[in-house]
Amino acid sequence: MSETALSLSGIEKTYNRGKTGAVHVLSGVDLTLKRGEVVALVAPSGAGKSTLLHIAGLLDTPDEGHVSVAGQELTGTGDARRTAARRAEIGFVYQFHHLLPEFTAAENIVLPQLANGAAWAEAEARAKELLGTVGMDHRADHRPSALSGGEQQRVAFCRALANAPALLLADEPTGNLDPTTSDTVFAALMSLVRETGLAALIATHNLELASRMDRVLHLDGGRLTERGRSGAS
Ligand SMILES: Nc1ncnc2c1ncn2[C@@H]1O[C@H](COP(=O)(O)OP(=O)(O)OP(=O)(O)O)[C@@H](O)[C@H]1O
Repeated sequence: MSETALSLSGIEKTYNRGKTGAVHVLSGVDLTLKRGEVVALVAPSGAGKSTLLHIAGLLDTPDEGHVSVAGQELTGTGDARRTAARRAEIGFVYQFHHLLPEFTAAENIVLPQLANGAAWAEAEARAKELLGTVGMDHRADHRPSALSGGEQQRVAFCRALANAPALLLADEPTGNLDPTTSDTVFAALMSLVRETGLAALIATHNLELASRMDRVLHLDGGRLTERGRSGAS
């Protein structure tokens, strides 16, 4: 098992916006995330945070540079390999939970495992174990509409980790929650990360939350910097 969950090197990305010209969003971005690390990504609006998360998550491709996930070099590979790597090695969490409303909390965590080839009983046992880690075992049979915002988000974390990925990418995962709930949800996320040993890259505008992570990266002017360090790797 590779200790490096994500490696980005020399990433360049420019969008061509027709008459308004090109916008150079990422400029020579290097980033290495090791398993067990929780890293904050802080960026002003429009700085390219989503672009970076999409490239790291194999949803978009850079113009230049290399992307490797869990030790697999994925630069220039076809869609099938990228989709397989994404399904097995990457979990996503967004500001809104996007749980399927017609399924229970446990079923929402079972479904991605079935898509990845697991048997129902095995998938259900893992769903319950993950829910237990975030203090939600008593809510396993509730539908999302019967859960609070913080509870829904804790289920979304469990779903993202259902297939035991190497990497979790989160975009403002507590951005929609009040400060107390945000703290509970963040603590749950940290428990899951510590329990599973994955790497997490968490975009946030909350500087207090960022300061509690292992490292804080700033994205601005197309470049990634780490406070007190000259590069981001
Ligand atoms: N498909 C696209 N075509 C053209 N320009 C784009 C495209 N996607 C993003 N951009 C531009 O690239 C820049 C970075 O966008 P991105 O969505 O990555 O920013 P962001 O940091 O996630 O912003 P926010 O925090 O406001 O969501 C912005 O100027 C945006 O307008």
